[in-house]
Amino acid sequence: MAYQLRWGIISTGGISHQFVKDLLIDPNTRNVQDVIHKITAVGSRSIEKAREFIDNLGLAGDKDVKAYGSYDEVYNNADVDVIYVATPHTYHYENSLDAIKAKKHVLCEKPVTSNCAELRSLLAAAKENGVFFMEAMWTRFQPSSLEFKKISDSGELGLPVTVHADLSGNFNIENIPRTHRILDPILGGGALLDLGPYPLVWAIMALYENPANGGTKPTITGSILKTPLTGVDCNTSITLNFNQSKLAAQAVLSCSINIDSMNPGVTIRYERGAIKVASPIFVPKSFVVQYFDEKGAVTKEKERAFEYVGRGMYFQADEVARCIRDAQMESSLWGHDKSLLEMEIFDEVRKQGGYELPPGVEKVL
Ligand SMILES: NC(=O)C1=CN([C@@H]2O[C@H](COP(=O)(O)OP(=O)(O)OC[C@H]3O[C@@H](n4cnc5c(N)ncnc54)[C@H](OP(=O)(O)O)[C@@H]3O)[C@@H](O)[C@H]2O)C=CC1
Ligand SMILES: O=C1OC[C@@H](O)[C@H](O)[C@H]1O
Repeated sequence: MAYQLRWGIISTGGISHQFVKDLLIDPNTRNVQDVIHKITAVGSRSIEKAREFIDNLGLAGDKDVKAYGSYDEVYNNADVDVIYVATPHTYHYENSLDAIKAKKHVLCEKPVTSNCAELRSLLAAAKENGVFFMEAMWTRFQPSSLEFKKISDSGELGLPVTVHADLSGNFNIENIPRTHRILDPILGGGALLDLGPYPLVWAIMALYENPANGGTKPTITGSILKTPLTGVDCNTSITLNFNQSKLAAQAVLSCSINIDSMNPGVTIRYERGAIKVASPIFVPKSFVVQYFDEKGAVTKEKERAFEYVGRGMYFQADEVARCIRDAQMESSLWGHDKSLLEMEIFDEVRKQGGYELPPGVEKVL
């Protein structure tokens, strides 16, 4: 019989809606029979918004789904196994901590916290309370990523040499309110924390996770151009050097909030080929593998394409359900070490680029 995981949803914003919509899709459509998902509680700062959210998702007739005008009531609901945290970045720490203290498992949106110290504190609390914790790095669980990993790690193209990855978005920053989460430093605004996780996940998959790397951390160089509108980072670049005896490879990553991404969003060059990942890089539906001859000319090209129902946010939820069912405290695909590496890199890039969040916003320093 399928294992049922009962979800409490924290906040009623854009991504919560997308996530719940996906959770409601029959797992059989993606050939999954071992786990199923059920929404049992939705918490908002306003009870009206919680009710409207439930209504808009067609759940108003389901007596098992409770609407709450506070987040605490969701954490304290005995019919909730796991909390999905989808508030703005700088609230992830306090919302996740409250959930953990109520002994709930947690799936927390990216970026997992504002900084590495907050994440370390959360992981200690999760361990102490015996609960599962994962950053919602949904890209890592896409069928395209799983297939990419097989090819990348197999060695059929040789070792990876460079990763170029960009995720940008034109947020029309001149014309949106300064309080929008992408512009407001109080909400952790800017390109790095919002978009940075996605170019980085490709560097982590291709280089950090490569068997030849053996878990070695990279050296980090970062550069930030801030917008005078609010002082958040507008254009940010990161260079990561993975340099040890078995692997010498470099990732060049970038993200911007005032231009659109180009296609392909990611190119990974190997000793004997390349993989070009289609945009959007957070949920790519295809990639192209190129095989080179000795002179670097393309001898063969193969495309891999992937289709499924919905947006594909349920693949990470299936992983959460399996981990909780099997009493695992973290995922083997997107474990705590990778979120820690992400936050260490972002801390260092913010330090080098001189981007500090306003006093008091980072809860642990
Ligand atoms: N995985 C993905 O593809 C995506 C992930 N995200 C991540 O999800 C998080 C939320 O993003 P998104 O849904 O776009 O954001 P929204 O602004 O659409 O929603 C955030 C929600 O958080 C709640 N909230 C609590 N405190 C505040 C506050 N002080 N200001 C504003 N809202 C607050 C509100 O819900 P309420 O009023 O109900 O309490 C609000 O609706 C971000 O961290 C982002 O990085 C975002 C987009 C895509
Ligand atoms: O997670 C995300 O993915 C898509 C982007 O458009 C969005 O700003 C970001 O939060």
